[in-house]
Amino acid sequence: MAAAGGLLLRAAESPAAAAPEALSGPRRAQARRVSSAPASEPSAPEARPAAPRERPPRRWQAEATKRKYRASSEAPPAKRRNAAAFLPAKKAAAEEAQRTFKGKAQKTFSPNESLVGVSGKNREQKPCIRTSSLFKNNPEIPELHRPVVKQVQEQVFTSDAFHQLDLHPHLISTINTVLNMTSMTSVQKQSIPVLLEGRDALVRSQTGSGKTLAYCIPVVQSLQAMKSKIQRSDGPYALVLVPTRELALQSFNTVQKLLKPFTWIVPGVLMGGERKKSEKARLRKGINILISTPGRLVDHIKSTKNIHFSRIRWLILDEADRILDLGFEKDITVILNAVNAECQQRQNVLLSATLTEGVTRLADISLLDPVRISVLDQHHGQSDPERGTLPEVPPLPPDDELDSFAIPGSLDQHVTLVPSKLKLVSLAAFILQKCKFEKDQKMIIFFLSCELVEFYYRLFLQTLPACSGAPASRQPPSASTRFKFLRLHGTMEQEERTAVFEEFSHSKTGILLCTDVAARGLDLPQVTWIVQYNAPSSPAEYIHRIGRTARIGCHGSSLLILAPSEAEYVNSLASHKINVSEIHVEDILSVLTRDGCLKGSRRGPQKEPKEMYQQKGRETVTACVLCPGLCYTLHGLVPFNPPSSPTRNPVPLAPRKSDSEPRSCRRYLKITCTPVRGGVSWAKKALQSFIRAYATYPRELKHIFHVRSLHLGHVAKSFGLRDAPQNLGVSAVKRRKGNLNRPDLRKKTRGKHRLAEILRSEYSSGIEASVAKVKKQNKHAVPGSQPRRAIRTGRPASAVGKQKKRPPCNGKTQRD
Ligand SMILES: Nc1ncnc2c1ncn2[C@@H]1O[C@H](COP(=O)(O)OP(=O)(O)OP(=O)(O)O)[C@@H](O)[C@H]1O
Repeated sequence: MAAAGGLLLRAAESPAAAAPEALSGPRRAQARRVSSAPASEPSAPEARPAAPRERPPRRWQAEATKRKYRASSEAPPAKRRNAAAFLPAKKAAAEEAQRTFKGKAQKTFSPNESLVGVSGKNREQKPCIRTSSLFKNNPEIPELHRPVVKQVQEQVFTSDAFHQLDLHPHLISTINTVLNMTSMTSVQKQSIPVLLEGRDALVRSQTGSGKTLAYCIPVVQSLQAMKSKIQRSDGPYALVLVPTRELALQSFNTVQKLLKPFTWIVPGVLMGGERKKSEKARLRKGINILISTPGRLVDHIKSTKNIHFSRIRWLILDEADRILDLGFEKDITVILNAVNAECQQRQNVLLSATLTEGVTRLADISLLDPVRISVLDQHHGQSDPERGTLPEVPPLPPDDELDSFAIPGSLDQHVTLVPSKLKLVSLAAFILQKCKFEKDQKMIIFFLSCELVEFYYRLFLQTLPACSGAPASRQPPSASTRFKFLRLHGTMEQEERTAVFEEFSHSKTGILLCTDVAARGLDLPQVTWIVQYNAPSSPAEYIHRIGRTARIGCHGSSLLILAPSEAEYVNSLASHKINVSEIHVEDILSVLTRDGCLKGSRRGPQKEPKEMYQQKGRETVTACVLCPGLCYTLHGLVPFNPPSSPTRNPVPLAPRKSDSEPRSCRRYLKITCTPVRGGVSWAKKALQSFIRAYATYPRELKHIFHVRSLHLGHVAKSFGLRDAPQNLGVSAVKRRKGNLNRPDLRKKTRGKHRLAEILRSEYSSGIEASVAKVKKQNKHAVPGSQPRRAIRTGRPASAVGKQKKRPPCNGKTQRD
């Protein structure tokens, strides 16, 4: 069954490919220059809304182009110091291109056509201004002609109160007083009566719409009302499966609150990371509502004698599309086999914001006469509690409706196209813009892999807080909370993961760097921005990532950062009725010229021309990016070691006369932070991890995210490396796989299986080693002795799988 789930889910995602012609020809490079950004500097450090910028008229662009070409031939930039810099632009560009993978190299611009460069006029007037290499030879940014689609909307709240439902009065008062809720959300209004009638259900409603209570309330109501009072020793009556440990903990907390008046019903959570011995002890004593991640439950099924499912009345799969996906295939098969072997009669509930066609068809086969609840489509499957009628099972909604996802109406979605070289600095500038100049910002930033999270976390932790204007060690308390960096990913110790989750949940501000481990189900209050530094692997994951903000009617925003070569992803989103508006990279970078320190000290008593000042901003950016792990802040550059031994013996900083006096190693650069040791090796590791993860985008997105379209030299700069280290090609990464620390990546996996393995590592129970041992022991057991079964029917999964053919494994990915 699970196999079928994975299969069908993939089929549902395949239409993502969209018409490439929607992206039209090149945008003229000069239209995107920083010099054309804000005409006047803001005098106060106020928040400037990152709104789409008006474009200068075309005639102006033509004029500017002429001026630029004339100026560049007459007055070369002063930065051309080393031999390489003296190479003619074309030759330099060709050399850059040679460093890309074999195959289709990205088109690059010569320095004169630099994306975000010094305007021709400025060069004429100020030939001494240096232009950072970060702003040169960048690929052309395409004009983003995104198709405007009508987004699917849902109404979050209803006017109906919980007391209108037929619930135990103590349960109602707990909802009102402990949870502080009075009126139901739309999904709760539709689901609770249906589930109380004993029906199987498929529930789909937007992120943050209250699906957890939609299943928890009926479970608690039904269990407390059982004629023979539940005993702890009876074991589980309800089994709730969720994909991540944090979500397990969160659901457990909700159930625990609802159970306050019903003390004889015992909830429990199994989530890995905890000592197995203590979980075993709790299982032995008895858990009536069991919440678990699939991996951990499988481990207990295989190794704990005291676990049994003979009294199961409820099986709930929260984030069902994720759980039935390939990553959990084996685990879910083991669990369903174990449950079906002991009990056949129960209610099954599947919930998600992205129940795709695949999962719905799977449910059609495996659930008994299920009710499909979709808030989108309120007349479908709606019960009428007053008349006491059960809803009719509605026909399947049309495919395009199933593949388009509802997005909270109060969520503003943005996309920005950023050349790889400028990606790091753009992210830093965005964080600075939000957290320095705006109040009460709480941000989640998603990355492709654990290593990327670690790298950017350490980097930002050591550098960005220094940008609050005070020396790093003497941050005012407000600055330290605004720039509070946290990280969450699958290879962290569980204790730390839980602590981070709790801390970020209860904090009003802060920046959480994470992998997709935080994408599903987590209810982190007051998150204002979701940033996707790397694009997600599917539109469904996009929905879940952005769904961490704008929850339960609150306002929120999201920013997706794409490389120019990835612009077509916007069309892929549009095919799922997802609308994004564009923010220009210059608008993000312009914050650096608004920075108080730059303003106060750089321009000095004799005011420099504004252009010079802006250019310094760009150079400051350059400094921050080009010296990995040693010395960067957005304000300046610390002297660093010669390239031969860049990290081992950092040059000690010259003593300062006083704390308030900045050291300066260049005329206009300030020093505000201490060196970061080991930076280069982190950066290289993170870059390798990025390339590996980039190679695992699913086949249907390969035409957008292909490793061959990466310019390694440019990508390296987004990790603060001057150049791409040698032998960084995918084949080299594969060769070095034996040295990796992550056992899951050491396995020989192919194509989609490899992706699945990586995903599994993000959602893992933390006990792979012991599972692997059990696997080894069972290796010679009779294969298929326990046939795979569907959720309810007990039909072998192989039979279910015949509904749709599994697409062939993508061998290409592995070759890359
Ligand atoms: N009836 C209600 N009134 C007010 N707040 C509610 C109500 N129901 C749920 N909430 C709150 O809404 C928030 C989101 O709920 P929940 O996490 O269940 O959403 P969800 O639909 O499961 O989201 P996701 O799809 O991301 O998992 C929670 O903080 C919850 O306490």
